[in-house]
Amino acid sequence: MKTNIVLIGMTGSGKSTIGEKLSQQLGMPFKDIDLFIEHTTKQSIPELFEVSEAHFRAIETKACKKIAATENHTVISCGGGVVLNPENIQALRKTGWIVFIDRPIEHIIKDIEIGHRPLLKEGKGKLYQFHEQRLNLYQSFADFRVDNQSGLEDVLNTIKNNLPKTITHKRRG
Ligand SMILES: Nc1ncnc2c1ncn2[C@@H]1O[C@H](COP(=O)(O)OP(=O)(O)O)[C@@H](O)[C@H]1O
Ligand SMILES: O=C(O)C1=C[C@@H](OP(=O)(O)O)[C@@H](O)[C@H](O)C1
Ligand SMILES: [Mg+2]
Repeated sequence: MKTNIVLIGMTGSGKSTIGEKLSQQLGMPFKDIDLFIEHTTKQSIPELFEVSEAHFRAIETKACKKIAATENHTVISCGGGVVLNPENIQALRKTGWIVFIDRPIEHIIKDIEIGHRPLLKEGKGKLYQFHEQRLNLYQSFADFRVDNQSGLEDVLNTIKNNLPKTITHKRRG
């Protein structure tokens, strides 16, 4: 059953920040897939990318499958590239409601930290390329899309006001 809330969207769109706040507000556990990967491999995301992007992606897929299969009533924040492998989404959507956090690139460019984001080390301009490659994927995999254009509180309220019954049921009962 779909009891998890799974946040997807561009790098810097707010998935980790929103996921943590949402989990606090809903009283649900929180799992950030990147943090889970860093914890289980005992290596940072940049260190994993230093081996190769393919190395990181293989670990990411294992993490998605594991988290999707073991978590319930959990808020899960994905990395921006989770949509690149359909296996990841296939696994996550079995147990989760997929929410696309849609934030304008111009907003992301203004505040994204590139230090722990190896794909942006050549510059933030890469964001435009990723957006072009990934926008359709985010849209097609999402059960729900939320605009992150104004404030984080608006985003949190919109998600909370649209939760499917499979997620609200246990919380209330
Ligand atoms: N609506 C917003 N208003 C202000 N800052 C935002 C908003 N959405 C995201 N941010 C900021 O953008 C940055 C990137 O957010 P983060 O949660 O790390 O994104 P992601 O996990 O999607 O890469 C953070 O500094 C976060 O506070
Ligand atoms: O967009 C991407 O491909 C990536 C996004 C990152 O997560 P955030 O979306 O939290 O930045 C992280 O998974 C890795 O650096 C790759
Ligand atoms: Mg994140």
